[in-house]
Amino acid sequence: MAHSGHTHGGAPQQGPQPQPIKGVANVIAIGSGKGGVGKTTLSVNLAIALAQLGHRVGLIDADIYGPNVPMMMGQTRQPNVAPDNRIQPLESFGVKFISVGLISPGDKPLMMRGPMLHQIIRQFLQQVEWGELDFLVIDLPPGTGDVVISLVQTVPLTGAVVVSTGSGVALQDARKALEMFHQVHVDVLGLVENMSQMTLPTGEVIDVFGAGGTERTAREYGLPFLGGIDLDPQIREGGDTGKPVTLAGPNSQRAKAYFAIAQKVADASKAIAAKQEDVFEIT
Ligand SMILES: Nc1ncnc2c1ncn2[C@@H]1O[C@H](COP(=O)(O)OP(=O)(O)OP(=O)(O)O)[C@@H](O)[C@H]1O
Repeated sequence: MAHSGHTHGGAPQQGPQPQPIKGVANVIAIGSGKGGVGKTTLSVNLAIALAQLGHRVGLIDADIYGPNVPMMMGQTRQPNVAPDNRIQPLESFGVKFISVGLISPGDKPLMMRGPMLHQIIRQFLQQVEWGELDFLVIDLPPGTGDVVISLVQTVPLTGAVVVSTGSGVALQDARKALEMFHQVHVDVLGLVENMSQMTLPTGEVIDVFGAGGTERTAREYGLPFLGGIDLDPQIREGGDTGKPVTLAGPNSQRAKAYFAIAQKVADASKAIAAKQEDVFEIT
């Protein structure tokens, strides 16, 4: 494959180039167009599944509007900050994590303007003692906006995962998220459909939000469909009690779908890394 320059491709960038975080191999952003579709639930369960598959994993909660990662990871204490301003991430279930919710715990909203937000995103990436990580998963706020811009200006992303329900309105907003990642030259590793269908205690399966819509959208965009997650009260309970369902391991029926998605994300990241190595060898 011919390659003319020394960049990773994409449009020429202005200002400082994003710098990789030392020791961190892959940075994966989890986005959605619409709020409340299960982005945080996916981020947390994906991080735990990757850790259970033997990877070293970190998780950044950058959802400034609803920083729910600490509750779902079962720890809400403030992180320790060393005298040299390095921040110690919290750790649950083998996953290191940090959250905007830990800066302003409790019920107060975190109200921030662009520059402060940019500063926090940079701190979370560069000032936290992540150590060696195979994956750093980032739970984005819903929608399109400042956090993503700060992120792509600070570090090169391996790729993004977009989560949606199958409903028309959620998919309409998911398309905007896909367009946003395209504009900032972030590869979308694939789409996930959350709350696809529900199995009643009688065994009857009902379609709640229009199962199949996300897969059709993925096909429309020529992107991989990474899988669907059932609407399942135990998944909600796992989040609310700080015991996500993936803790039950890859053989658990209700965690299976998360593990399959984690494996696909790991495989896609590996393929991207191999492609980049090729480029470096040629240039
Ligand atoms: N598959 C599922 N089955 C049952 N409940 C779910 C499922 N996925 C998410 N939920 C629940 O739906 C609610 C919203 O999920 P979550 O907080 O993950 O959404 P979100 O997209 O991150 O929201 P936002 O970004 O707007 O804060 C939570 O109570 C969560 O426990």
